[in-house]
Amino acid sequence: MSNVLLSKLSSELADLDGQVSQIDQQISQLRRKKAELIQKKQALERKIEMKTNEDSDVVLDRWDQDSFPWSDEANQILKNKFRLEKFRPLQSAAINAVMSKEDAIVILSTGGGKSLCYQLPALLAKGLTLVISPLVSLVEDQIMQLQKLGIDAASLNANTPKDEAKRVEQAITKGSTELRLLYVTPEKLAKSKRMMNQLEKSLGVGYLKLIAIDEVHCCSQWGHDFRTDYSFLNVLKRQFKGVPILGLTATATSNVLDDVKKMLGIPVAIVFRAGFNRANLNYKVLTKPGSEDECVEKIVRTIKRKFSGKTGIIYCLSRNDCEKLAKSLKANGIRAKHYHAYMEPVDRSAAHQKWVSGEIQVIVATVAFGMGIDKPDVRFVIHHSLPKSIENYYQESGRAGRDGLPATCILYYRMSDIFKQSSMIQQEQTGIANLYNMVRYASDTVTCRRVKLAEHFEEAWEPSWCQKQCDVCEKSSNSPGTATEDVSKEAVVVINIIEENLSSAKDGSGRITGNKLLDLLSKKLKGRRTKDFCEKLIVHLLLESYLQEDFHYTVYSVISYVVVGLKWRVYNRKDEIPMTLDNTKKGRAEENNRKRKAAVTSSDEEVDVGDDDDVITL
Ligand SMILES: Nc1ncnc2c1ncn2[C@@H]1O[C@H](COP(=O)(O)OP(=O)(O)OP(=O)(O)O)[C@@H](O)[C@H]1O
Repeated sequence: MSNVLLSKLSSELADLDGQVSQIDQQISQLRRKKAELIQKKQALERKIEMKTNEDSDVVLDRWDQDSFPWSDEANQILKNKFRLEKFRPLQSAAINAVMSKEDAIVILSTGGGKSLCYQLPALLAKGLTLVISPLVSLVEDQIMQLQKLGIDAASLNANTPKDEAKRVEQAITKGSTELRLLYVTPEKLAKSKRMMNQLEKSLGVGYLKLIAIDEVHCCSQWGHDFRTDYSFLNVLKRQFKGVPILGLTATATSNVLDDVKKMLGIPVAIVFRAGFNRANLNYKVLTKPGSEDECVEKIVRTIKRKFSGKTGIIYCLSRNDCEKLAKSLKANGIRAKHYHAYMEPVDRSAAHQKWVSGEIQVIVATVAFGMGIDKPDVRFVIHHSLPKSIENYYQESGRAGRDGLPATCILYYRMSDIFKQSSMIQQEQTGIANLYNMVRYASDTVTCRRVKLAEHFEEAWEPSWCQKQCDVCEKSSNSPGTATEDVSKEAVVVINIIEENLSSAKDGSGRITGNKLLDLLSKKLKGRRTKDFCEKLIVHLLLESYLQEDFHYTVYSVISYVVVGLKWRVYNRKDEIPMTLDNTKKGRAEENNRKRKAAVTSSDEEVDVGDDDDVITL
């Protein structure tokens, strides 16, 4: 290549670098502007939510006071009964609101201390608090804790011994006992007319004081976790007039919130919402290795190097995955145990207890290991597979660091997991939309993880507030930047592969799965594009609706095929299809050099070099 040509190309490259960095600046300006607008929008929404023209801070201040008639007693109960020093954010405001007979909804992150918002008023109001909670195991845990504190609490469910059921029935209808909290599942309420009658009697004798609904987002059809039994709860406000309702959840977007209020008939409920951010959590998304053996190797290495002797949770998609991974960890000298819904209840409970006591270091679980996990010192949560929604991810990863000390949340992501998950959730009302939002989070390698979470939870957020506590921000100071490429030509190749396969077999057997598509595409683009690029491209086209999934049902399973999407049908072949890549080719080479040097020169900073974008510096 001549010097003239070389210098011409170099100057073109410099020019393009300049343009890219200008765009980066514009993006960060727009992000700042967006954050400002979201903040304004939130302030307005909260005014509307609170039916007032005051700012949410003003309303919160009003409720978060020490001057209510019950304030001294509330503080005493906090210290003497619950043995806690002071209220956490929102707790005292929520307690004051329900004690003033207002309906309220508390949105407080996992581990934020929602239970106290109804347990303390239960003692203060000297009557009965009905707690509606979705899981019997969770209820049993809470009752055990309360009884240890000398608080009379009970539950009514299918397993309740007859004597106890009789005692509870008498207590709630006569109102002359010390029973303060009665836990029931929504199913129990929906099915038992007798129970509803007794509660009416309880109201008649002035004993029923408060109704608390845990995991209240399950009322909403638009939430990630709609449960039909929650639909029955719409009768509560009508049937128990004058009894305040307190809804509690860790996650609710404004749509879900509106739906919940409407469904429960509490349109003017005061909403107390804490920020989504868990400052002590470090979020990382790492490329999941293609082979399971490699994946296990990586997890073992990470646990041994970074979390030696520290407690953790690994979430897997299936019981089979849990059992296999737990076995492999044990074979590698890590004290691990599996946990899933198909285990005998005694075995499940034993696994949980051993993990709580520290006998087991790592619990390898499905989502059955969920609500009510209250171990404060979990130092890491690893997702071996893609969760089904951002809400799920937020809650599951949120089980790390409940003590407020630093903890790490690692998500292993690769395209093939999308199809495993989508086949499982395709029949849920907003299942695919929720999953694709999760994929947007996982596959985005250029946006701060907290910015993505904030966008999802409709909160304002500045990347700089992350304090480099996510893989993207950590990387950004020395990263080669972003590049947007037009991938329309490659998209044509993808569509051709799908159509050629389909037309080659008239009986419809030419449909292809996402993984097969990836294989064929990598072969077609060999030498020009990496497999990693092909994977990113398929995911991009799926998220942008140029492709879509098509589900087929067999006796044993649901299969996801990838077909041409709606957007491709109206696509003008001259338009560009832009796709953002996390760095340029040149940049990648520099980045790899940097990593190699760092690995050689720094002996105490552990750098674990795997795939290009699979670096973990904890
Ligand atoms: N004011 C407080 N001071 C100190 N610790 C508290 C306080 N309030 C609650 N806690 C503790 O915080 C932990 C989490 O509380 P809780 O179980 O109520 O959380 P949660 O918000 O219901 O979480 P999840 O969404 O996971 O159910 C418990 O161990 C509880 O004892």
